[in-house]
Amino acid sequence: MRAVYRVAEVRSAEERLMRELPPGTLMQRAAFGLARRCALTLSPVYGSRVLLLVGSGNNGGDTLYAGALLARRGAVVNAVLVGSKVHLEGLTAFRSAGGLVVQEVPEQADLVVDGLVGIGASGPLGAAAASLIQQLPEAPVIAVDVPSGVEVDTGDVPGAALRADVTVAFGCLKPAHVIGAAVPYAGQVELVDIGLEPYLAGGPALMVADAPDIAGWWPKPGPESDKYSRGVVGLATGSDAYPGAALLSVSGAVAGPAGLIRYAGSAYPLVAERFPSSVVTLRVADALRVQAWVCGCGLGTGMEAQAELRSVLASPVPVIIDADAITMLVDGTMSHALRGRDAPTILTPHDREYTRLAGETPGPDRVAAALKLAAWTKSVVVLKGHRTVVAAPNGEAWVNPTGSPALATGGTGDVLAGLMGSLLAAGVPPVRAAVMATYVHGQAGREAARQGPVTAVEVAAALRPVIADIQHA
Ligand SMILES: NC(=O)C1=CN([C@@H]2O[C@H](COP(=O)(O)OP(=O)(O)OC[C@H]3O[C@@H](n4cnc5c(N)ncnc54)[C@H](OP(=O)(O)O)[C@@H]3O)[C@@H](O)[C@H]2O)[C@@H](O)CC1
Ligand SMILES: Nc1ncnc2c1ncn2[C@@H]1O[C@H](COP(=O)(O)OP(=O)(O)O)[C@@H](O)[C@H]1O
Repeated sequence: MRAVYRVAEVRSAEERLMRELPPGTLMQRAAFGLARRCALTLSPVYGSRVLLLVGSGNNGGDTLYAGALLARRGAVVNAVLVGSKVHLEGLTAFRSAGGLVVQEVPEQADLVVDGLVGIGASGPLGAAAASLIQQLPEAPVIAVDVPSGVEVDTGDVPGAALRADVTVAFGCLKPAHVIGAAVPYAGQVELVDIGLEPYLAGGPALMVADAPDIAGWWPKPGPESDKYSRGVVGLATGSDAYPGAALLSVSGAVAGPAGLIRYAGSAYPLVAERFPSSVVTLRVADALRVQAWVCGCGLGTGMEAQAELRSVLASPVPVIIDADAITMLVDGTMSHALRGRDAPTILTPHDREYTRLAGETPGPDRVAAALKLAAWTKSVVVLKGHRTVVAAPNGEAWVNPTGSPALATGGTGDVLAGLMGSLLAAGVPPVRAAVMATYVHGQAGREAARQGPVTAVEVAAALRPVIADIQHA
C-alpha cells in the first residue's frame, strides 16, 4: 500500500530533512531523478531537443538543474522562463552546461518538461503560464513533482492545466496524483526517492491499496471451514420495477468469499432460478441469520421498501446501504435509526445520492466530503466515482486506484454492493471490505472493457477471474 501526503506535511518533512543535509542536496537529488527519467524517454539523450517550462519557484529550480544534466549529456535544451523571478543557482548551472533561455516557444521538441509550478502553487494557473501551455510543440510531457494547474491537496483542476504523460513525484505521493480531475493530468506517476519518507511523521491524508494488499487480505476457506463459518450475506435488493438490480447484486455477492447467500425480495423467483445456490425469501423478516446485509439496489422507496430498510437497520450485523436505501435515509426517522446503530454501516453514494443526503454536493475536495459524511452518519462512506473514496468516521481515508470509465454504466454499483457485502459477511472489517471490493470491481471494469462495450453483467462476470489473478500473481 502507498501513503499519500498533503503539502503541509510534505513541507514540514522537507524542513526537518533539510536541516540534516548540506544546502541544495534535496534539490540535487530531485533533479538527478528527474533527469534520469527524462533520459529514459529521450533515449538517446545526445542530439535530442528538450524544452523546459520554468516557473519562479523551486519546481523551476529542479527543472533547470535537470536541464543542465541533460545538456551535459548532449541534448539541446531550451528554457522558457515564466513568473516574477527564477531560481538563480539553477539558472547559472543551466547556462554553464550550455542550456539556452529562449523568448519564443520552439516549433519542435522531443520532450517538454513542466516545471511551471509544484507544491507551492496556489489557485488557477496564472495567465502567462496558461497561455504558454497552449503553444507547446507536439511532444511527450514530463511533469516535475505535480502537473501544473492542479490543486495539489484536493486533485481539483480549477482552470488551465498541462496534461503530462509522466509525473516524477519527489519523496511521496500527493493527493493530486491519485484523486480528482487531476489524475488524467498526472499520467503515469513515478516516485523518486529523495530520503523524505522517514521524516513524514504527521500521518498520511490518504492510503492507496495495491494488488498484494488485496491478495493478502482476501479470506480463504480452510479445512475447518463450513458454509456458515465462511459467513452468510443477506441481500434486500430489487423490486417488481427493478428485478435486474437483485440479479446484479447477487452476481457480485457470488464472486465474494461468503459461504452462503440469502436473498430477500420480490425478485426471489428470478434469483432462485439464476443462482440456485442462494436461499430466497420474500421479506427480510423471513430470512434466517446472516452476518451482513446489503440493502437498497433497485429496492424502490415505497412503503414496502421502507419496511425492509427498517428491518435491515434494526439488525445487529454490519450493513451496506446502497442506492434507494440511501435516498430513504433522508427521512429523519431513518437517519436516526442509522446513527443509533451499534454494528458497522457502509454507505455507498454516488454524487447525486451524496447531495441528497448531505444537502450539498461533494465539491472539489472529495476526500473531505466523504470524511464529513462519515463523521455525521457514523458510517464508512464509499463516495463512488472515477477514483472512489472510502472514508471512516475516525478520519481514515483511502482512494481506489483501479476505477475505469467503463464502469459508468447502469447496474455496476449493484455488483459492487453485492461483492462488498460478501466480504463484510466473511468477517472483513468495513473499511477494508470497501477498499477490497472497489479495487477488484475497478479491475473487473478494465478487464471487461478489453472485450468490447461493457454492461454490469460483464463486470460481474469479470470479478472471479480478476480475483483469481490477484491471488495467484
Ligand atoms: N522544499 C524542498 O525541500 C524541495 C522541493 N522541491 C521542489 O520544490 C517545489 C516547491 O517549490 P516552491 O515552494 O518554491 O513552489 P513552486 O511550486 O515551485 O512555485 C511557487 C511559485 O510559483 C508561483 N505561483 C504560485 N501559484 C501559481 C499559479 N497558480 N500560477 C502561476 N504561478 C504560480 C509563485 O511565484 P510568482 O511568480 O507568482 O511570484 C510562487 O512563488 C516542489 O514541488 C518540488 O518540485 C524539490 O527540489 C525537492 C526538495
Ligand atoms: N467515470 C467513471 N470512472 C470510473 N468509475 C466510474 C465512473 N463512473 C462511475 N463509475 C463507477 O461505476 C459504479 C456506478 O455505480 P452507481 O452510480 O451506483 O450505478 P448503478 O446505480 O447504476 O449501479 C461505481 O462503482 C462508480 O465508482
